[in-house]
This record gives sequence, structure tokens and C-alpha cells, in this order.
Amino acid sequence: MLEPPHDLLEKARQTLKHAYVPYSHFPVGAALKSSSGTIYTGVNIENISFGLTNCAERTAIFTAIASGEREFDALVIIGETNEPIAPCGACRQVMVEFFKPDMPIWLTNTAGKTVQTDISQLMPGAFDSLT
Ligand SMILES: O=c1ccn([C@H]2C[C@H](O)[C@@H](CO)O2)c(=O)[nH]1
Ligand SMILES: [Zn+2]
Repeated sequence: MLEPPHDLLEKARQTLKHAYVPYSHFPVGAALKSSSGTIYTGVNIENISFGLTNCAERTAIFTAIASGEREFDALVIIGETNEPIAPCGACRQVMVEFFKPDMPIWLTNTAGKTVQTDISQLMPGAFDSLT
């Protein structure tokens, strides 16, 4: 697939306006499709105690999990970056928990650049076992 799924990209783009970003002024949106076909959106939600900020992709994942979802098919992330946005390390670790290694993850920007990747590429050698 060369382009992200249109419905997911549109949802991610539309949700950007809901980002709560009084400190960075850097909105990020995410749209996550569950295997049941529901799309969950997320935005970054900042806090005056900066470390408490929740990224857009973690918001989408946690919302889906809290709704009872456990299986996912695709994720789109969008930001106002020059290059397709790169998820932070905390979000990559959360993705390891819930995504199959080859589930498509689309990194995009508001200028229309897109890259398809997956969590095995974004987080090689991840901590994923207690044994
Ligand atoms: O993939 C990313 C990268 C950054 N941010 C947020 C965190 C913070 O609110 C702002 C600047 O780092 O962007 C995300 O939500 N997702
Ligand atoms: Zn993050």
C-alpha cells in the first residue's frame, strides 16, 4: 500500500483541532482502526507539569483499550512537522504492547508526506517479555 487508508488519514487530520497544546502549540492527531472496524482518535493532551503530557497516539490506543478493544489493524499519526512525524519512545513501547509486529503504522504530516512502517521497525529489540 502506497498511501494511508483515506478514512484513517481524514479522521487523524480532523481531530488535530482537538489537541490541547497550550505549551508547545504543536498539535498531533492519531487515528487507530480496531479489527472490529471502529476508528479511535487521539490528540496530545499537555499539562503544566510537562512530563504528564499524553501523546496523540497513546491517547488513541488507551481510548480503544478502555472501550474493550484488543486487536488493531492500522494507525495513522499526523503532525505539523516538515517530515512525517516520528513517535516518541514511550509511545513505541506502548505500541509494542498492543500491535502485531507488522501492523501498518502510517507516519504523516499536514503537508501530505507519508511513510508506512511498523512497530518491529520502530522499536527493534523491544522489551516484550518478563522471561
Ligand atoms: O508522535 C508524537 C510526537 C509528539 N507529540 C506531542 C507531545 C507534546 O505535546 C508535543 C511536543 O512534543 O507533541 C505527540 O503527541 N506525538
Ligand atoms: Zn509519544
